[in-house]
Amino acid sequence: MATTIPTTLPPVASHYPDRPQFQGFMKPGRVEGEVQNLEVYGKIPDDIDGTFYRVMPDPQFPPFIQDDPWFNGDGNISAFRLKSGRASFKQRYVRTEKFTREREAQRALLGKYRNKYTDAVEFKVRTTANTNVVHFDGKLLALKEDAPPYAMDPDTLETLGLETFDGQLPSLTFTAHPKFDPATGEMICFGYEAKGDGTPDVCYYRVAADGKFLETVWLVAPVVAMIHDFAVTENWVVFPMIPQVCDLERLKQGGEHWQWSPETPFYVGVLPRMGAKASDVRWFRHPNCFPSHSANAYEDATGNIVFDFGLSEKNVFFWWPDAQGNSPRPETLHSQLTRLTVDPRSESLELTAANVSVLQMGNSEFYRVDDRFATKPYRHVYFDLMDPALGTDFGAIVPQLGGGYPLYNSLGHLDIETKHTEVYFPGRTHMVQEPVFIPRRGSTVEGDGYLLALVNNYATMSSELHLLDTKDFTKAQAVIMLPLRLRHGLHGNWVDAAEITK
Ligand SMILES: C=Cc1ccc(O)c(OC)c1
Ligand SMILES: [Fe+2]
Repeated sequence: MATTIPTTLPPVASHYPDRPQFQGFMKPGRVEGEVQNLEVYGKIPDDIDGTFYRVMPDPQFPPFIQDDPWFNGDGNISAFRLKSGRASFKQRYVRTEKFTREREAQRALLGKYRNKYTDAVEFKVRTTANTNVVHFDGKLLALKEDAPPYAMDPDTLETLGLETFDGQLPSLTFTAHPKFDPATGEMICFGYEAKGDGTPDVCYYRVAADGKFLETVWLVAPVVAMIHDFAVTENWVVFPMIPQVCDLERLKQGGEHWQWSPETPFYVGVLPRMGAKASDVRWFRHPNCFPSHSANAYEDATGNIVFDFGLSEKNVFFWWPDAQGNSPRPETLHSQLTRLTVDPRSESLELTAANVSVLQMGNSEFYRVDDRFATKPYRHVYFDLMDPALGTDFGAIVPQLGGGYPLYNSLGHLDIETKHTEVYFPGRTHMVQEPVFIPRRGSTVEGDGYLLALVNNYATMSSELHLLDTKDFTKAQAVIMLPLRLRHGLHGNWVDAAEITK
């Protein structure tokens, strides 16, 4: 790519900023390469044959924005291949336009998180592709909600390029949390700020398993706010809006993309999943709060939408304060697995305490289900949990923590039917990242299988994979050692070997 680098560029340091989000466990690792035959303590069951893909923000160069939030690093994809009781590891950066041009220039060129007015050069697409990685139609898609996906080869992790679905993609943006219909493989997606920064337009689209676009519906949201995750049932889609709002004028003045808005309600958009018109969308309103990740959603016998997700009273993205600069202290944040029940035909658009119930009281995040039950009635949910009573050695961890969030010391499993929670505690100097569920080969029973999660060990300052059998949740079947430290990441998915070869 031919790049013209202006002669005057903002100065950059030759090391990362002395800020928590760049230090300790959060010091960028920037490794590309592979390690065969990772050390295994315990046993990886023989029936496991597939790859766990995940992504972390991992800034290739020190930024010229001193307090850049950790959400703004280049997407670096890890692939853990588990087969015949062995594990191997590969890692490669997504070759985004940003990554490639910065590599060529040998320095940071991109400015603030989602603010193009702060860039040192003009980018066509400025995404970092750092939030999720999914497998679709034979490719990996590296996702961030500000741009189209980047496609990658699932085996080599080579970047194939920006994915426009042969020109069918109608939106400038693509969610980091597409949903998949377990029966048909259909991918259900949306983009917000879909006509560019500061636009209230939301573009909803469904893509058949073979990559053909089935329908597109353009909506207008009541505010320009973050729609990070969403939910799908057999007949409905649900758009929870985080009351973090965007203002184009603030962007032009070099400000933050997001500002916490205590006066904005928690809007919940509800749209028929198939055959909707723009005017069919209904924006329900609930008093201000912070919806985090979705667990699952379905319709009950009366046709109500049942939507399970994390809910916090306070602003989880504390690094984007309100207009007065107020933010909660991170250690006071508490998200709970919450059930919102909405009658999509109700006359009133007001949601009250009667629509909401807490499913799990603990401080939790990164909910996962047995994806064969996505969009359907389900019973089992897995998540990261923070329970200080479990015995974490905070004195050892805190100096190396880097940023203070997210901070979960255990994995939980809630049986929604019995209301019982089981907990796996990985160790006193450990914190967990998002788990993935792996079905047991040959079993169709919901939740029968394994849970796999990347774990940060602050005593060794390296990473480990912990593998649990859901029949024996409280102990690890295998602990797989990595000879390096992988920074805190966001999301990933398990891809069975049979899916890759088909
Ligand atoms: C958890 C969410 C989240 C939301 C927006 C982002 O840009 C992001 O980047 C890593 C992460
Ligand atoms: Fe997310």
